Amino acid sequence: MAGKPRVHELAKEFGITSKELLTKLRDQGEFVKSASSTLEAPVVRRLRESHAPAAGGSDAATATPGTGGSTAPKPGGASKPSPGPRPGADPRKAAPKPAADRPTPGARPAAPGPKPAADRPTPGARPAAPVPGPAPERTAPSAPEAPAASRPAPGPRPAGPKPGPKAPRVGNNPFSSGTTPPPRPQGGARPTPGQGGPRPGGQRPAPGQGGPRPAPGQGGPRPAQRPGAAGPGGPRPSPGQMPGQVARPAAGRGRPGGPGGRPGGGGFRPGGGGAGAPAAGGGGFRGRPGGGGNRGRSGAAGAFGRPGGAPRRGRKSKRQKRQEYDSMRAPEVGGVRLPDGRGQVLRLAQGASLSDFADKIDVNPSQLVQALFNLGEMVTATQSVTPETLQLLGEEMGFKVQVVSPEDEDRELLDSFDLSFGEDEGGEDDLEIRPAVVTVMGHVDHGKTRLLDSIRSAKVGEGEAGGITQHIGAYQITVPVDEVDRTITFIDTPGHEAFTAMRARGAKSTDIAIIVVAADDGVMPQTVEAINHAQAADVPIVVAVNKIDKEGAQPDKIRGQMTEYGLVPEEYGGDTMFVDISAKQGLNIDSLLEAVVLTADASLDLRANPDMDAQGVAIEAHLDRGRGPVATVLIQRGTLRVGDSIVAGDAYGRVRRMVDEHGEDVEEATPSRPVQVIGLTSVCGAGDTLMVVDEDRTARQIADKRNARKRNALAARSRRRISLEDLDSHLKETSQLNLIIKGDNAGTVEALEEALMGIEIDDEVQLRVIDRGVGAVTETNVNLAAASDAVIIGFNVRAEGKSTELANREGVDIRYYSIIYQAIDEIESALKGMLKPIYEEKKLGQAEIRQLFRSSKLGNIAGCMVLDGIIRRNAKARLIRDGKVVVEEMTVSSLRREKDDVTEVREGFECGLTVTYSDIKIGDVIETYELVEKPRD
Ligand SMILES: Nc1nc2c(ncn2[C@@H]2O[C@H](COP(=O)(O)OP(=O)(O)OP(=O)(O)O)[C@@H](O)[C@H]2O)c(=O)[nH]1
Repeated sequence: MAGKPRVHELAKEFGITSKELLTKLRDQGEFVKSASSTLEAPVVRRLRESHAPAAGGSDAATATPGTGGSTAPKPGGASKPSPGPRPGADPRKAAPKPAADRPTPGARPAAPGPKPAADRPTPGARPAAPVPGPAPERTAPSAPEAPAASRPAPGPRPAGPKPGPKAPRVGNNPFSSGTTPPPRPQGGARPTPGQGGPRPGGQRPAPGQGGPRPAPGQGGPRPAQRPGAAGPGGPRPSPGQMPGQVARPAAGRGRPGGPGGRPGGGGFRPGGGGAGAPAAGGGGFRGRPGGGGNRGRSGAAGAFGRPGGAPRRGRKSKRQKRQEYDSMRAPEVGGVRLPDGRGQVLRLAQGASLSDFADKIDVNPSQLVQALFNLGEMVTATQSVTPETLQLLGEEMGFKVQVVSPEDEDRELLDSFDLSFGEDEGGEDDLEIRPAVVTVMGHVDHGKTRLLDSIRSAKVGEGEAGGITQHIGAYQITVPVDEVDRTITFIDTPGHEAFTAMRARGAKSTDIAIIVVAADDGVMPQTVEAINHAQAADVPIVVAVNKIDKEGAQPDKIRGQMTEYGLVPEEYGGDTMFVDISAKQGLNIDSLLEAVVLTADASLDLRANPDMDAQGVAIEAHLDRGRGPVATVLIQRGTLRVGDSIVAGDAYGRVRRMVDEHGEDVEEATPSRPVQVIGLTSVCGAGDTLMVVDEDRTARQIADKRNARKRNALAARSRRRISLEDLDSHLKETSQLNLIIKGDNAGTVEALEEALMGIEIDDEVQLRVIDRGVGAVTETNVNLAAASDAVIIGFNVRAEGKSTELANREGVDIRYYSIIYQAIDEIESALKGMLKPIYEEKKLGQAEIRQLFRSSKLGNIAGCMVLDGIIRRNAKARLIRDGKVVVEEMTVSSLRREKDDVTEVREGFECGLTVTYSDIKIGDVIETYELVEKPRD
């Protein structure tokens, strides 16, 4: 049969049942599940060799079956080598010689002992007759003994000892296998012969065979080869060696004995045994040994435990052996046998799929899918999986999986184009001072927006041409400090969410953070978060104590509070500048700006090389109906010019136009300059890096690769993994809230998604963002929501056209927000509402059974005294007898006071009741309780 044959096919070929073959294979240590399992070539070869005899004549001798068959008792039997062995019984019968057989194990040894050589030669002889002593019991058990026996024998030849080791199950072990193949079956056979001979019945083929053929086969045919003949291996000591080796693995498994022991019997075992035996026999016995004769290469042969014999077809290449060995020690992950990583390091991109993983380790992806399924996660081969999953799966197989961060990956990508991002070209001399870039952060309603407006309008007030009319996400102003006009760039999208989203993508766009704290409110949770984010990014902080115009403003209290977070005011001896301002009244704004400049001067080296291809970061991007994709970019180094080929994240294009915050066209933008760039072919994301490249083609190629990567990463991120710590729970039903996020610009959408995915919820509930985008809520969005039971979140956008109507019709929930925290709060509550309720038990009362009445209608009625609390009809109850709970989860099915049905009876009163359990006794206590839903925190 072509390809990998299945167990049942081979069984048919050998004329035995699948079950028998399965047993045999398992005995040999092969990993086979069922009759339809496929078998690897080496195993098949081995099997065929062992069965060949039957068919083929020559070796037949060796081979039990055929020969034996004929000769011996039952041919049929022959085929089943294994049986043969088992036949242990037979052996006995064979009593006479059989005995010998059984003892085989021992026998052999014995035999050897005596005169190995001699024995061997004569398989038949060998039979152990001598040995018999050992025990007829053919089996494994004997194994142990066998060895012992062997040893003795060995005495003569080293081999003896080996025997012990040789475990029969050479099965997968390549090393042993070498040996094995022949040995097993054949081995068995051979040995058998001799024995077999003895056994008349040889009932079992094995024996029989052996018996009969002993002479024939082996000797005849190829003495040398097989043990038997070779046995004689006597001659060659090498055998002995091999054994040793072989032995080890196999040996381990008690089987050995078997083999050795039962010569013929060991149909299979035999094999194994054979193997072992040989060893033991020091080749002496075992036929293999004979091989010895042949093998000139005894050395090597020995090394692999394989009989010296000529390199028969069964011989395996080192590679095969290695593979077999590998497969034998391959880890089993969730029931699937996978390659052993042996600590090898694997690099996988974030968002990689099982298919990517499988490619790297050269296995079929479906194996990984199955393994992961068994480990508790259901994913398809092409679906992205989280880094944790990849690592866990890798660990199970012995691989060290390194999930390459997007930054590293991007660096590698740019490297491949001979590009790099983030470094100024040239030396110190090429660097020029650039303005500080500032982000305003703080708690909600503390005045961030108002402050940014104030700064902007202050400039308008100063009569700048046109004022700052455009809201492009960032603007620059100038402020005189020490009589020198200093420029500051403000990122005009307040909030640390966006700041963090950008930072998470490796875009350090901010040099200084202004943290706004309302003097009448104090340090609040988001103030602390803002501080943490700034400090984590190593960004110096200037504190704006706002709303000092308000009554109740306590600027000093704010200073005190802020010291707890490591921000010690200069006036207290620290190095953080605090400025009291009123954004509303425009008070001290200049002082604040001055503090920013001074802080920058004191702690930062703000320089960049303007003479290189521009690099920067996109602060926000959106799709403009008239102008197409528009991105506000903050140039970080180099100079961006109209006509440059650019790539920004996964968008690319050529700068067609640049506009500043005044709505004026600019031809070039230098470091720290924010400009709106028009000319990209798609909307990039906030925080995406922008860089100028030589040609459009390069830009497109980089963008395409990033695009593919982003899709994978998004897919992985949008699904929350079921906890792998809790492997059992994977199939448990999970609740999932699907969301579609639409926002007015990419930065907001991303920040919102980031924040939502950060909501801490139980693994019981999953939050999944199935789609996201910039712009109004469209009918497509509604349709998708309807199809996937999703809620649509519109942030600063509304539904367009007939979307609302469609949503109403389809029952799709569209929620609009303009404050990010409000959206997060609501979603969080929704998720908590979805959690399955937690119930806790509330005890109601206890009643003791004082009397029992029997009613043909109601069964046992308990006359009780309520000891404490109340007993309520239909309440849950448990039965306590002698202080032990006898039954849980009963129900009080009826309750009476005097002759009346009542709903409850209080402490100190008697009552009659029935419960949903009949075996109640006087003295039992019935405790009632109810389950109360516990609110989640
Ligand atoms: N009295 C007084 N009110 C102020 C001052 N600054 C801001 N406010 C008011 O405080 C409220 C919130 O100000 P915003 O600038 O919207 O606060 P925010 O921090 O941007 O709030 P979010 O955008 O919701 O995070 C508004 O009503 C402002 O008018 C100030 O200096 N004095």
